[in-house]
Amino acid sequence: MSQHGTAMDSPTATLADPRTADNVVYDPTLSELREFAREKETTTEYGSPSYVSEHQSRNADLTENALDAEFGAADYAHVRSALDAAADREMVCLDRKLGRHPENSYVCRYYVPKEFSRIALSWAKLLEPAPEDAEPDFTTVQVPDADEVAIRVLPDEGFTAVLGTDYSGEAKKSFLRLFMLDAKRQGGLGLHAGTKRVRLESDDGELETVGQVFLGLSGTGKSTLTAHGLGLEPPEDATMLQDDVCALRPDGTVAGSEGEGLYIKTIGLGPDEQPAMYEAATHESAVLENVDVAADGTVDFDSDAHTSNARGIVQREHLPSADEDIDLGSIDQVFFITRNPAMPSIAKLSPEEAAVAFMLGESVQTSAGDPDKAGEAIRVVGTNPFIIGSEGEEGNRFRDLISDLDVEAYLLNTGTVGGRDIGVDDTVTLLREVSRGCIEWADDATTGLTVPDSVPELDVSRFDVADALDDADEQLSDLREEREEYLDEFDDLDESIRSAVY
Ligand SMILES: Nc1ncnc2c1ncn2[C@@H]1O[C@H](COP(=O)(O)OP(=O)(O)O)[C@@H](O)[C@H]1O
Ligand SMILES: C=C(OP(=O)(O)O)C(=O)O
Repeated sequence: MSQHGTAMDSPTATLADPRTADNVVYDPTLSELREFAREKETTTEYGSPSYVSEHQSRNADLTENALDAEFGAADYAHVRSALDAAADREMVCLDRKLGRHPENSYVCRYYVPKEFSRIALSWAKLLEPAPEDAEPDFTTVQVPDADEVAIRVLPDEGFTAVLGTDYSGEAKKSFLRLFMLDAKRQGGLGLHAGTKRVRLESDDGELETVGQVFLGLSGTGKSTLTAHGLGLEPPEDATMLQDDVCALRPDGTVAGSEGEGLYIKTIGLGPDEQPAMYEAATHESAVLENVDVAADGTVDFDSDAHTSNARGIVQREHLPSADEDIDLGSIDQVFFITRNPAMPSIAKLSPEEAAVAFMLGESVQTSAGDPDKAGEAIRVVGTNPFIIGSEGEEGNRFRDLISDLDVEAYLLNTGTVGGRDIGVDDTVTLLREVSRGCIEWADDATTGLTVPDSVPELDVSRFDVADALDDADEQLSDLREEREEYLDEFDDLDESIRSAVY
């Protein structure tokens, strides 16, 4: 710490080389990590390890970064205590590679006390091996048994201290947060979004690619829709490239982040609704966290005995819907998933309206988020709780990018219109026909949005907002007012976006 007690030398420079440090087991194998964590494992009926953690979700409210908050002595003391642990305690340290695109690829170094090797195991299974002898771009030190919960991010140093929590999502997101910031610094934008590549046969028999990006809050259908094959028959297909975080580049490429695994929610996972995900989660290569697993290894994905935020790390190679690629060559369409019952099943958005959708990041809380708040309206800019820097500027950047790149933008309601349920099959039909460009659009006087007039193989009139809601005009006018007030919070947001509120 400096003499003023408010700054510090580059934290990573103070860390010893983990390859030679006496207190560090450097780059252990996955089986060694599992062995180190043996005592905490319940082996499932599939042969995979399962663990229960003390903290079972992220501590967003105890997370601060040094660009958006002015760090004081207490913040630097947290950083220092993480560094001290890395220097003194018996640690494991691993390097992994985040992202494959040459401009969006980072060596990530993770330290955790050896007794918490299970967290390192989960994290390591998400990412690809790092090139040998590479120096880290980002470093995280996690000390789960620290007295106080605190996550402190030094973005310019690429350093994160995770204290007092043993949730492995904190390790994962510590690196993704910095991945997204760097995408923004390169003139693009980091997105909390899934990507999908759809290949369709054109009239002349050529295969044409449609690149899709899905943004949506937890539990609204991002994974379901990103991974769905859309009922296409070969040579046509639809595959998932990335399910959580990606980098939209100014040239329209969407760079993926996690090359090896997915951190999925497992509550209610079953072979009928999500066969591909179920197959991957019941493979011996998966790691289960906070899933109800009996002493004899019997797994109950329906039980929320530990938490409804039960998780699994599943391997892409065992997930039939996952493509080998994680980078999408070009973004053609972006979808904002919502569950607002006053919104149509799908609407086509102008770039300004798309930026409004981005800023609203609007949905209804599902039980996969905070079970106590299920049903309440929630708004998170970009559906991304990991933004560093001005949120309004992200909205402006988003509008500029999709306008420059000529991206089609859509709002997708995966809940109900009024009380009328929009099923997975309905949404999949809409997605398939949007990909093919086979939907006829018309202006809707009630919502002011551009909605389908006709969709092949779907009676879309069922989702007419005016028809489905008793008091559509009143509800929409209240909603608009509420949204306007919310957008007023963002000083940096362009007026043209503010006035495109729907
Ligand atoms: N129209 C719909 N589109 C997508 N998912 C839907 C729809 N209707 C119901 N669902 C259900 O909602 C849940 C969405 O979960 P998931 O895809 O894991 O969400 P996320 O990835 O956004 O956290 C799934 O159980 C899915 O079956
Ligand atoms: C790891 C997390 O992110 P996500 O829900 O996007 O998987 C989390 O928020 O706990």
